[in-house]
Amino acid sequence: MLRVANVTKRFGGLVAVNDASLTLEQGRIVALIGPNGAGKTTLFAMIGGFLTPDAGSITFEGQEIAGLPPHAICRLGLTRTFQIVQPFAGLTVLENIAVGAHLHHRSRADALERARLVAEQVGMGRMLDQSAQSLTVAGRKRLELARALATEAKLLLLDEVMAGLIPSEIVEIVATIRQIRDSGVTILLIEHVMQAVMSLSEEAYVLNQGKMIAHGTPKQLVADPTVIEAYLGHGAAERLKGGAHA
Ligand SMILES: Nc1ncnc2c1ncn2[C@@H]1O[C@H](COP(=O)(O)OP(=O)(O)OP(=O)(O)O)[C@@H](O)[C@H]1O
Repeated sequence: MLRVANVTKRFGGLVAVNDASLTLEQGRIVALIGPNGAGKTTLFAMIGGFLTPDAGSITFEGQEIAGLPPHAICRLGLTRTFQIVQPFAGLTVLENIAVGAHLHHRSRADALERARLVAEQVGMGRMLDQSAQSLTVAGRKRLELARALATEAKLLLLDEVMAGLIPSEIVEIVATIRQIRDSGVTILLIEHVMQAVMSLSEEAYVLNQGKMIAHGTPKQLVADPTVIEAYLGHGAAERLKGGAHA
């Protein structure tokens, strides 16, 4: 469904993403993990059309999308969410979701109808008339998810939808994400909450200092010395092994 091949992005002298590749099959939930500053958000920005890669190719359902503007990519069925959620403060929950629905629905009535369906899907059915401004962090995260889904996305890129949530809210949003996948939407997610990565994703890619350093099941990756060292520093895998023997 999505193929990122040898993509590079430089900011001045800094290589934020360095020759990174990944492939995503339809119907999967795949995680993109890595320490702070690894280049995850930059990679998402390139896939979503918010940044143009300096090198490499990105194809979505066989079509080259690198360098296309976000609205064109969104129209093809690929939508991203943002780490920092900014709802339209003066609008209700329903109206906010309808903004996403307007991508494919010209009439307000159709957009609102689509928004209602999506709100139910993400568990916001009872908050439709509430002001978006009054939502809690968890509510805002759900709203962000709903707005993206309302665009009729086939592939959703979720950027840290669990950041700032308490454990019970994480359990709820994990269930919602699983339901979204079961409804036919493929998901690529950036996530620091490892418990969620472990329970949600069938495979994960690890980015470190711009380079894709590992790919496998989450279980394989947490035992991979290269991954452990990326998070905890050089020699950490060996030290942990020593600790385990002690
Ligand atoms: N617009 C920009 N201009 C200059 N440098 C940038 C820009 N955006 C990101 N960077 C730098 O690129 C590197 C990768 O940042 P990025 O935000 O992609 O990492 P990340 O893996 O998403 O990090 P986090 O987990 O902390 O969100 C960092 O060193 C960051 O400071």
